[in-house]
Amino acid sequence: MTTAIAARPALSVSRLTVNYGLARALSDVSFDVAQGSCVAVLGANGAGKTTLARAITGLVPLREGKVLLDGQDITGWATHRIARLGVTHVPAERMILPGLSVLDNLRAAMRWAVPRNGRAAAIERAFERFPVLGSRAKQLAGTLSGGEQQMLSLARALAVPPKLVIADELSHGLAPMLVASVFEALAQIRAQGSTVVIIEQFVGAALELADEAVILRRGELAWSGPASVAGDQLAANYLE
Ligand SMILES: Nc1ncnc2c1ncn2[C@@H]1O[C@H](COP(=O)(O)OP(=O)(O)OP(=O)(O)O)[C@@H](O)[C@H]1O
Repeated sequence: MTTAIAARPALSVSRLTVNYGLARALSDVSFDVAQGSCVAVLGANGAGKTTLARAITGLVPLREGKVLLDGQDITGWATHRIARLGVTHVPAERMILPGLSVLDNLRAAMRWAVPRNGRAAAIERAFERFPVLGSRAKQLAGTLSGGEQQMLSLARALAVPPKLVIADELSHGLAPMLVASVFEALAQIRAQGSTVVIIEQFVGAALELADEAVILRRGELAWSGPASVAGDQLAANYLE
């Protein structure tokens, strides 16, 4: 007989509390994310979703609480150390090098983490994932449209498969076709074993991809549970 051993969560946050000055933005938020799964973090404007992402990645100091990655306590670590563990935070703001071509942007993202002989294949994968970039490989990144720049930013973040990717409102301002590409890319990266935390206003698409959902309301955890039933919880918890 085999005994089921509960796998250690990829990410575990407990009692996270964050203040901006005197204002409390997150209060006592706890949840786990299983290895290789996808959790959707939902909530109205100002509910604390981005603050949660920033707290996990060390961009804002915690007032209280703990963050464990694969069981390792990373509370209070600097962002670059957390990034080195394979945690990628992709904010909606674009992280590209505008003076370089699309191709060179991807090369630069891989420079430290992908061995020289693996880069051509990795770039090919990126272009398969985002065909819109493949057709503009030589174009300067700064001359891409806003949506294309967002795609490039995501392609750069996924060029080296992350252990944990936090996708923060990536669909913001994108045309529906590009939104579909974003979700498709996140589904692929998860199929390859990455754990995904998806922060979204595009609730329907996020819940389709996610296994679990977390709903924040005014900085507090209002509800958490299976994504399949989260839709019913939203109306109540989006009310201010
Ligand atoms: N740097 C800051 N200084 C002061 N208050 C902040 C700061 N950043 C965020 N806040 C406040 O903290 C609260 C949570 O903001 P946060 O950006 O985490 O919300 P959100 O759920 O991501 O919202 P949205 O969906 O509108 O992006 C808000 O009331 C916001 O005004």
